[in-house]
Amino acid sequence: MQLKVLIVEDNYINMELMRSLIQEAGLTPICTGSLFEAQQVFSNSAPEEFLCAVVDYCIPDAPSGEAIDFAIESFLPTIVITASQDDEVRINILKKNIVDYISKESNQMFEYLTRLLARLDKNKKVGVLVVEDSRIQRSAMTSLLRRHNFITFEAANAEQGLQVFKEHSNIKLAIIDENMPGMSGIQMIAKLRETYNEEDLGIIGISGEENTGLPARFIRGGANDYMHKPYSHEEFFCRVLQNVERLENIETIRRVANSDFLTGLPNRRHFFTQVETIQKTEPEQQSLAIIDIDHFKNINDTYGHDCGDYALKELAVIVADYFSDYSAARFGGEEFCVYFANVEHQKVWQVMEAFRQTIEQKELIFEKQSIKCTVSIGLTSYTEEGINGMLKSADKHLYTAKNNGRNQVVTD
Ligand SMILES: Nc1nc2c(ncn2[C@@H]2O[C@H](COP(=O)(O)OP(=O)(O)OP(=O)(O)O)[C@@H](O)[C@H]2O)c(=O)[nH]1
Repeated sequence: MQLKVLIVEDNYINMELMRSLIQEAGLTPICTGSLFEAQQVFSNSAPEEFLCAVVDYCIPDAPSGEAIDFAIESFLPTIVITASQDDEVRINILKKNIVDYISKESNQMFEYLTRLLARLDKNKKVGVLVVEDSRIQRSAMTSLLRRHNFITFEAANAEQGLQVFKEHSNIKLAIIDENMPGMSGIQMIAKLRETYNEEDLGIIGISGEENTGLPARFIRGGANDYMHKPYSHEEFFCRVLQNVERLENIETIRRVANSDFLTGLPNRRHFFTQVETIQKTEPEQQSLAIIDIDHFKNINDTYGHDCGDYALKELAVIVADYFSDYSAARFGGEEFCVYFANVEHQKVWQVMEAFRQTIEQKELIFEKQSIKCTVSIGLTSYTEEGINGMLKSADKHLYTAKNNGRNQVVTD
């Protein structure tokens, strides 16, 4: 179901701009020009249908933020937009349980709104742990985080915090206070960094101590950022969002570096990393198969290179599906590779033979033309010389399969 965004705004131009950026974000804008209209529309809907509300601070029938109160009381994460530069208005807005406020004077308004909307959806999968011995301060932070749809966890001391980490794998960010009974925040960070590196977990250190050396101690000790108490809501959100986005950017770079650009399958480099990790567990049985499309050059020559690309992508979908329990990759060109750990060799042979038959029977349709193709497979369970020995052995069998007429599995 496409989530809705309730807009309450009387300015037509702003409304239209927001309508289009919300649509571009894959969401459904519900546009209302007054508080009355918003109440009417909302009374016929369920809050779960909405991702959030974007509300103008001042509209004719709600000149002092009354529409914000309505949205918050309706359990909608609420983003406020305002043309007011008045500091009192800003403080007034920030007192309310809003997600954030955006000034209409900034030409970055629409860009920031797009970013916020995307975050509200993504944050639903991001866990944030707050480790703070003061219950009031802990609750204040988790309540701010919940407004942004984060999954929140709390711990009253470092030992509890480490335990929460063991139980939840979705924690991407930890906010850790320095002064707690027992282990200090910096000591806890040192412990965490033994297991989680900076690419997998963001850490923000916090403290109310007037110690100018503390931020550097936190950062040197493995934190990514530092916040001094008391902090403003704006600073809190800026730092949290920046740290979460940093991790997501790393994740994107990692994904791009590890996958084949045409098919999206893991690439050769990632395949070796995966196999290396599995081999550390000393599997009792290992097998490796190289799959090569037969006469692929003919497909390119007969139907064109685009058709060749299409065939590779279609085959990659089948490879990903067939070998989802094992490690499969596009090795380059028209070659795929699959590694099996702790699977009986006879079972591996059956899986590869079934795969060969599936491809043989598959009909690919490219620009209304029917294309058939077959694959030759070299399969080995020879493990004497590690992964390179396995590849050499499988390649030798593949060569035999090609020489024996193709469309077959050849094994040890
Ligand atoms: N469309 C497309 N073609 C590719 C890609 N990578 C490699 N190829 C083509 O794959 C073909 C491989 O040809 P060959 O190595 O002669 O092998 P083959 O025609 O499959 O014949 P056999 O392997 O002997 O059955 C070449 O024409 C390459 O240009 C790609 O990403 N896209």
